[in-house]
Amino acid sequence: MPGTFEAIPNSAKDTNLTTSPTPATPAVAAVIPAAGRGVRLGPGAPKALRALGGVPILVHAVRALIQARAVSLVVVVAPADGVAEVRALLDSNGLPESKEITVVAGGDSRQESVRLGLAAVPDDFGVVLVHDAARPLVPVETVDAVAAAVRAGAPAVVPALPLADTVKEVVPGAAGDPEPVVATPERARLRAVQTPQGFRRDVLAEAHRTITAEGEGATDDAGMVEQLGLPVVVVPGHEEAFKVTRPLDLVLAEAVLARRRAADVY
Ligand SMILES: Nc1ccn([C@@H]2O[C@H](COP(=O)(O)OP(=O)(O)OP(=O)(O)O)[C@@H](O)[C@H]2O)c(=O)n1
Ligand SMILES: C[C@](O)(CO)[C@H](O)COP(=O)(O)O
Repeated sequence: MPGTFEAIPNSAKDTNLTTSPTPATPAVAAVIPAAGRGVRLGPGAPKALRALGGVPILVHAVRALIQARAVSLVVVVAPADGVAEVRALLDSNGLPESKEITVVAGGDSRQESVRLGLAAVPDDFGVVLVHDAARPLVPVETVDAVAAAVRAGAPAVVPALPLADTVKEVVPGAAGDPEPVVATPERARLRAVQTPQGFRRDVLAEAHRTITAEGEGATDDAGMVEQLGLPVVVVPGHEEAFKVTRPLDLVLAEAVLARRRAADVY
């Protein structure tokens, strides 16, 4: 893939970014935002700490990133009042000790949590992957593919899948009210975006330094890079990298995990 990515366009030249290519094999760190409450999953512990197959969702996500050969550091962003609890969970759940795991406190939005996690990545890491704790079953092949694409020269890489449903753009209304349809985007051009999203470290840092968002903040790091005017590319995602958001997602995750364990591939 080297050489297939566009150069950084003019609009990026007012930033702190360089246009030099990434070194041949820059070190890769993973930031795992895990500080959300999981409101859509329903009452209970913070989502990342809830059990999936008897193990906290977060532990599955950390394990998936640790298994990726390219990743040599994992930074977990814990709920601000849960750093010690998360540290203890990670230490007691049999994760391989071959790779360093740092735990830092998160913020009020996903965007803020990622920014705080990135701040804990030492300067000598040239590539950063950002992976939702809420995607515990991402296959290691997906992690490796994203890391490889960034190492090959892409400033920003997202795994994504084509959509199964047709999508309508609407004028949002109150819950339950009919909503007027504005447009039906051509489905073949749409992708549902997953994580880990991979970035040249300076690109992600610049995005988090300059892009501010109201309310819940940006829901997607790659979208912030797009706002900088930098190219973002999509690589194939994976059905099992789905996000545990609502109760039915947890049912599906339990089924996928049970199948993996029965096949002894976990
Ligand atoms: N302040 C926040 C909010 C979210 N996240 C993390 O961002 C990821 C994706 O967010 P989402 O699935 O929306 O998780 P929650 O915010 O926990 O869910 P909800 O919106 O239902 O409360 C999750 O791993 C979550 O822990 C975070 O680190 N800090
Ligand atoms: C980053 C993400 O997982 C890509 O699909 C998603 O945007 C996170 O959104 P959420 O609202 O925080 O779940």
